[in-house]
Amino acid sequence: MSASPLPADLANALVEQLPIGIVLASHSGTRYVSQGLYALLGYPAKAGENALAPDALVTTKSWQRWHSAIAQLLTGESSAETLSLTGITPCGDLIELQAQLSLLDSAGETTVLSLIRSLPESDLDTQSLSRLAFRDSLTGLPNRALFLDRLSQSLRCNKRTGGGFALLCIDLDGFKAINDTHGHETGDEVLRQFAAILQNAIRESDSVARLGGDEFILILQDTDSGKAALHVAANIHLALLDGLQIGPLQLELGASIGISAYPEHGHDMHALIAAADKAMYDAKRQGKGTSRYKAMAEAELSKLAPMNLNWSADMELGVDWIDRDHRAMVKIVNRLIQALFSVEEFAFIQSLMEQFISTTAAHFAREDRAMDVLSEEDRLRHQQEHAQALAELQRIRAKLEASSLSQTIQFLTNWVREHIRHSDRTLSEALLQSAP
Ligand SMILES: Nc1nc2c(ncn2[C@@H]2O[C@H](COP(=O)(O)OP(=O)(O)OP(=O)(O)O)[C@@H](O)[C@H]2O)c(=O)[nH]1
Repeated sequence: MSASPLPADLANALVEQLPIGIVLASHSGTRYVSQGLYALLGYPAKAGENALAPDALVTTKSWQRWHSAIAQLLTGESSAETLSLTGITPCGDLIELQAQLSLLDSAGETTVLSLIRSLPESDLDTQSLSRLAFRDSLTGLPNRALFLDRLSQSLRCNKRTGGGFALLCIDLDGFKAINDTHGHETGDEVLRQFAAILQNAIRESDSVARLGGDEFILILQDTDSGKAALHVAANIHLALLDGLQIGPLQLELGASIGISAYPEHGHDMHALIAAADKAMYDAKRQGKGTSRYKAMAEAELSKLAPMNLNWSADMELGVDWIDRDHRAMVKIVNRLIQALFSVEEFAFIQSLMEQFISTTAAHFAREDRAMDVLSEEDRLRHQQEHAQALAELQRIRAKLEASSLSQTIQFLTNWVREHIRHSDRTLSEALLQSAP
């Protein structure tokens, strides 16, 4: 039987389904990347124009070796080559690949064919070694080396596509005290749980890494403005608001976040990291637990008057559950005060306000059930105060976007102080007197 050439559409379909990666490159750059390469690395079907280029699918070092081997074949310095490459999966895991490069003459243009396959099982030891070199052993997150590689890839990709991305530099607040008070093992578990919070806060195409100690960094892809980055930062703050449960311990944990964006705040790795780092230190200095989008001028920072609702001894009323409720309310007001001094997303401020209202409503409901100890007159007055306060808080929430945040906070601060010092003092005293 004489062999006739495969029809072009059948050949295309076959090539796309082969369980190996095929890349064609010529003097004019990469001409073709097969679906097989994306499938090897675990990417969903490539999305036309948006598909990642080969240099974003392997580590920077691998790309440098691959690129120069292609150049040598194109200039005739060699005619075939076998290379080891390290591929990157969408989750940031590294896979060892082998590429066989050879020359093709396609339609009169010299072309380099790279056939790429994953290494056989017997080479898995090398894979786990390279995984160790790029992973933080405590959290399993990418380490500084892999982060720098990803950042350099993001820069290359976005320079080519004209897109933008953001860096979030994150440092835990008061982490040393957790180690000192509860021990290093508890500290380690805090770091692991925080790593999981960060992983939950980002999309598959984003990256998270632990730089060392209590310092983490995120790369968020496809961010046209700081808005998406602020949204992710707000979600991290929200996830921390309830504290962490480490065995029997309930620990409070805050983080300071600095954000920089490409291309607004720099065109190279150094400038972008420095801007996010400076913004993070500014967030720390202004009171911790906040986010800051790019660095702020010193003069601007010094204008921010320190202000918060300090929990003082005279706010303790002696009834455990009432004091606990009040502390929770004070904590949310302080979080709103921090939000005032940083560039937080409105949605985050709104969710803090919702949380303040539901915490206050739950506190009122508990007090309503304990008011038997009051005289009829005091009970009516206290219940009326609750109804008025809830109506006022709902009114503030409804017009939150249009109002001045500083005035809203001033109102909440004064109201919480008055509430604790007057009406709840009377109720607490009556409860303490009636206690057996
Ligand atoms: N448990 C644990 N602790 C670590 C690890 N690596 C670093 N540390 C500790 O993390 C702490 C980090 O120090 P700082 O950043 O100054 O601590 P901080 O209390 O968060 O300070 P602020 O950022 O100013 O709030 C140090 O006490 C280190 O010993 C680790 O892998 N596990």
